[in-house]
Amino acid sequence: MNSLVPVITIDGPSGSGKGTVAGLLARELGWKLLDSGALYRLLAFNASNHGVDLTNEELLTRLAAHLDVQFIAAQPGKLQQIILEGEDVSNVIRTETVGAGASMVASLPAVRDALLVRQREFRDMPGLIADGRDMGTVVFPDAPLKVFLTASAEERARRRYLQLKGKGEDVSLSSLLDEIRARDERDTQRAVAPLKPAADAIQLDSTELSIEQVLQRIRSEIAQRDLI
Ligand SMILES: Nc1ncnc2c1ncn2[C@@H]1O[C@H](COP(=O)(O)OP(=O)(O)OP(=O)(O)O)[C@@H](O)[C@H]1O
Ligand SMILES: Nc1ccn([C@H]2C[C@H](O)[C@@H](COP(=O)(O)O)O2)c(=O)n1
Repeated sequence: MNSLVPVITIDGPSGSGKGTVAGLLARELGWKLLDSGALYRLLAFNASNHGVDLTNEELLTRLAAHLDVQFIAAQPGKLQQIILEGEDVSNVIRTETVGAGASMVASLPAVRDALLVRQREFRDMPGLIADGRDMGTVVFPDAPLKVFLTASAEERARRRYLQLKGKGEDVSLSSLLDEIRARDERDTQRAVAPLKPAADAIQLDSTELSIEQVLQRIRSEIAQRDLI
């Protein structure tokens, strides 16, 4: 582990705003970005494409070790692109169905082990913003700043509803709330690397905060630690 490279971890439940805040912060600081949830989503998506059952730990672990994936960093005016086996899958891996599949494969210990090294390889100068569920507890336990971002399940479902409606999808608020609760249950109750705050994480409840207010809080933590 290259402990000379600073890492800021942002963990939390689905829809709490981790990805949004991590992306904005990485751009602002000019740091690298790890969207670890995308790796679990890619695995679930790839497994379905190859007819691999989402409970088959042995085959999933082999797939995880050989995922042919490329992350193309965001550029001004262009979002990050994710290329799987030569195909741009940036959007198709974002559905709630793929998210639920990701949550299933993520409960398998050998799969998590197979993705661990891959995640640590993202640690590179001048720094890394890592977003996920176990960034502060397992993947980068030595990170100098760990944020645990939460929001009520109702607010997270409301945000997801607006996000998906904005993309023209036909969704129902109550089924999104059910899906978020089910995913919370799976992510927090699994035996290995469950979603929980690291002992040294700062906890931020964004239910009543705007994205800019969340960023302000994190900027002030960065300043207190002289990270830049
Ligand atoms: N503080 C906030 N106030 C209002 N909307 C927000 C806030 N934070 C995030 N959002 C919106 O909520 C939606 C979900 O945010 P985001 O995708 O960043 O969550 P996430 O925690 O990364 O979820 P997942 O783990 O499922 O990928 C987005 O549309 C985002 O713009
Ligand atoms: N570090 C991580 C990241 C993600 N997961 C699992 C749990 C989530 O339900 C699923 C999808 O993540 P998302 O893209 O919604 O952030 O992947 C995990 O276990 N550990």
